[in-house]
Amino acid sequence: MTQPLGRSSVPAGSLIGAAAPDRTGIVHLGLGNFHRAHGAVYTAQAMAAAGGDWGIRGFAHSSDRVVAPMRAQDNVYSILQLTEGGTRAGVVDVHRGTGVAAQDPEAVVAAIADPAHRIVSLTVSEVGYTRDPATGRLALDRPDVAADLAGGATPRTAMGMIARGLERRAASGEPLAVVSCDNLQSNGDVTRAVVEEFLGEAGAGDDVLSFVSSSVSFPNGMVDRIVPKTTDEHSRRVADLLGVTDRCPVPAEDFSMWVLEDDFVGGRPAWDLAGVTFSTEIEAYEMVKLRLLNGSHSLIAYLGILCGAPTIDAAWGQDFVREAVLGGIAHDYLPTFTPPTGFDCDAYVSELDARWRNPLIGHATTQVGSDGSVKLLQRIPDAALFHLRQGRMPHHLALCTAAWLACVAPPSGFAPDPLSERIAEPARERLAATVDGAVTVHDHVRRVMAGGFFPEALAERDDFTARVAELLTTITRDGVRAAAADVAASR
Ligand SMILES: NC(=O)c1ccc[n+]([C@@H]2O[C@H](COP(=O)([O-])OP(=O)(O)OC[C@H]3O[C@@H](n4cnc5c(N)ncnc54)[C@H](O)[C@@H]3O)[C@@H](O)[C@H]2O)c1
Ligand SMILES: O=P(O)(O)OC[C@@H](O)[C@@H](O)[C@H](O)[C@H](O)CO
Repeated sequence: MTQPLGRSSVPAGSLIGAAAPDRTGIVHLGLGNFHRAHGAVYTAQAMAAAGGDWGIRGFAHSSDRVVAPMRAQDNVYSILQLTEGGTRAGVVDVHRGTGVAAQDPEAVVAAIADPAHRIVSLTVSEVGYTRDPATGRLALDRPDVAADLAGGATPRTAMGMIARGLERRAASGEPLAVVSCDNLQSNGDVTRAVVEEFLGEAGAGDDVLSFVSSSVSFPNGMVDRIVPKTTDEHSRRVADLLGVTDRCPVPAEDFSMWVLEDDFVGGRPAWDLAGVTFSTEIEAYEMVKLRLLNGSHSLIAYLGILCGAPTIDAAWGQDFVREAVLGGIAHDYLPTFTPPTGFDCDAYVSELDARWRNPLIGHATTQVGSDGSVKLLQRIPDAALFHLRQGRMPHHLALCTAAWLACVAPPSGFAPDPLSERIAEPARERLAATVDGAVTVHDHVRRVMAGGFFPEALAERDDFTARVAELLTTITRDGVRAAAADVAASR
């Protein structure tokens, strides 16, 4: 029998970084696995290096799946580092108070307004920014956004909670940084734009708008660590390694990277002493990460799902997937950006191969493939338009779009692998309504492109629509390998 993990039963020598003091300096929205293996770990290590009142008050959005077990064990949990050279476990103890935003939105608004808090960090997923896919602006027609704009004190969306919290904080005038740790291009700028738009639409006064513009910063950043979902096997491994029962461990790879703009107006932990890179070249780092890793990840996931591969390493083990992804990196992604000064893209890509191959990670293709209607916006349109405007077809990006549609909005008569039913896709019903009655695969794709799922500039490109339709036809008629072979032959 192992004893339950708690603050009094942290195994000797297992603490990662330092335990936080009781005072909290950070509010985190989106208390899920990624934050617990990334921002929380850097914060524990920064406090070990330089101290500080940087305890974290964490809120999950709507479910108590993580919060309930964390509370039962004093908000302490373990990280299980899954490396082929030997799995290790360590304990993180930096959360001082956890809650569920949907159950108590007022607590979130009050925490953001509290002058003791100097940073709000976010891992609310791409969906949490409540943006219109075609315009990138706040989605005013979404019922939850409209309700938050009308509803005042008890917002339901993350952006509404931040806006209402800042509105209240304006009275104290205390500076605050809102740092997005989600996979969005210019994630800080996007957050500022959406929050300011919310405040404008909600009729916030000039005093509030001027406080947000002068005393709230939204640093941009690039985050990178592969963190899959937790399974019972992870808890068993922790029990073996640490001799305690952890009901909510976080599995993660060894690799971890965080690059930030140093714009924390209320101060910050000594993250620089914990391995965070502070840089003025964030956009370039974001391009590297969002295109080479995340864009390729989506392609691996959808090709994998269509051939019945449940995990990223299983998909990556298929020659046709590897060839399509490496071709996509070389032909469709690398030419679209200039890497940060001195950054070795070849080394990053080699490392990606090792990371995707790691059989211990067990990253579900359906997890990576979820929310494609929102995630692909970061991964396809800008890179595709870069090539289309130069008269070149980005075949791999068209393949990724076709494979996504084959999984979540298949043309009539085509049944994708049953794995595809496990993809969480918020636009599934809207996609189904859009393609209902389509007479050909080309008509099917044309309706999606014209249906507000992609920015207008890409939707207007009939050549891209036609190429996606060709590849979707091949997937439905001859299979996904044939579509990948067509792409390999076309470049
Ligand atoms: N897991 C990774 O490998 C990884 C790596 C880099 C970046 N990220 C970023 O972190 C995000 C979360 O990943 P995770 O692995 O922690 O997932 P998770 O499922 O463990 O947690 C997701 C969190 O997002 C919140 N959330 C979900 N939908 C929301 C919404 N509509 N509004 C507000 N909050 C919402 C949930 O409460 C939950 O706390 C990703 O979407 C991505 O942007 C993840
Ligand atoms: O987290 P998402 O949902 O934005 O995308 C899924 C994966 O591509 C992503 O989580 C990667 O594992 C991660 O971005 C690696 O740093």
